[in-house]
Amino acid sequence: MGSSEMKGVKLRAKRASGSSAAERSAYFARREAAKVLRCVLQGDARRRATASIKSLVYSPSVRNKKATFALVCQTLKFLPVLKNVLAATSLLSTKWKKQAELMYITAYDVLFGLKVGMIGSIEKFLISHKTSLQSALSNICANSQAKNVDRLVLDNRPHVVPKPRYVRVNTLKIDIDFARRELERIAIVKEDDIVPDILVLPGRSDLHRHHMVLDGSIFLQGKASTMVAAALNPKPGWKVLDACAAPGNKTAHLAALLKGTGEIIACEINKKRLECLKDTISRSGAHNVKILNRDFLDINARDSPFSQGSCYSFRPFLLWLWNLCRKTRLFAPIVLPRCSYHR
Ligand SMILES: C[S@@+](CC[C@H](N)C(=O)[O-])C[C@H]1O[C@@H](n2cnc3c(N)ncnc32)[C@H](O)[C@@H]1O
Repeated sequence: MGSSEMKGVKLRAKRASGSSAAERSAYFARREAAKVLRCVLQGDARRRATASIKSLVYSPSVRNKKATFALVCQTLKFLPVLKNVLAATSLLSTKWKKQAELMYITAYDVLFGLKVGMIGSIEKFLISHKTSLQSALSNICANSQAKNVDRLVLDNRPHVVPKPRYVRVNTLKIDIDFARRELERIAIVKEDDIVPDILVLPGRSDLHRHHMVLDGSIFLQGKASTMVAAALNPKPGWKVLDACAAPGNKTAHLAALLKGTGEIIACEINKKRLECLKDTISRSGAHNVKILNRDFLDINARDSPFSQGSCYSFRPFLLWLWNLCRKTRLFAPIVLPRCSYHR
């Protein structure tokens, strides 16, 4: 809403005779909520959200942030139902179509919101049709065999396909066929088409207490996380530095790919997370991981154990990157800089 439009809105609200402060505040909150809802729905339609609901609501132009936020969230929750109700009553005519978001917000308030007096033309229009809105809602409930509106809202939730559950088989302990047979007892299991040693299970499979997770035979790791060590593709005998290691999923993956050869230096700055890293490595059964509690940015590539007299085997670019990391401290989240070399 532009500033001149907003001025007009304020003027109309002031003119509304006998309106209380609460009514005026609710009137503005509905308009501010409609503006936010429009941004959210446009972002959804383009599959590219410009901002979160919170950041839209917390913009300085929104005055009644709490009420606006609540209205947007509630209207979004009820939106599929509200759309059906408005369609059944044919109230979203061309005249109001341009203000569809305000119609949704106001319809929510008329049907489910706080029972305070309402000012505004859209409000008056919808209140005058309140009985038909309510009977449309009852009919929709009856036709969907929903015993109440809450059930109807649940049934109308957009269908969200849960993300699959990815499992990395720790080949230091078991092989992929064994893991597959074990997991097929509880779910349908597929092999991943990109990353080796990864099994894919349905999204709702809860494996957190599974004995193979507890004993480190398998790791519950997101697919993106499993790609890092696979992309590095270390050859047996490599020495690899995992710069930011805890909780250690990629360190353990590296250890599996190195098949017990070579060495991994796992750096972790945070003492608490270091314990978690130690636990992961101990569960993984890897014996070639040296865990260091230190800031990897303070590491000098020429010092032992990082150099082992072979720092000149680092390619010049890596040495330059390494020094840049140390000087600028900009690269703390870098995982696995490839400071590995062939023996
Ligand atoms: C996103 S986690 C790493 C996840 C890990 N690579 C894995 O796959 O399980 C980032 C970790 O890096 C650590 N960290 C951040 N800056 C660091 C630094 N300069 N030196 C060492 N560790 C650092 C953090 O404490 C944190 O535990």
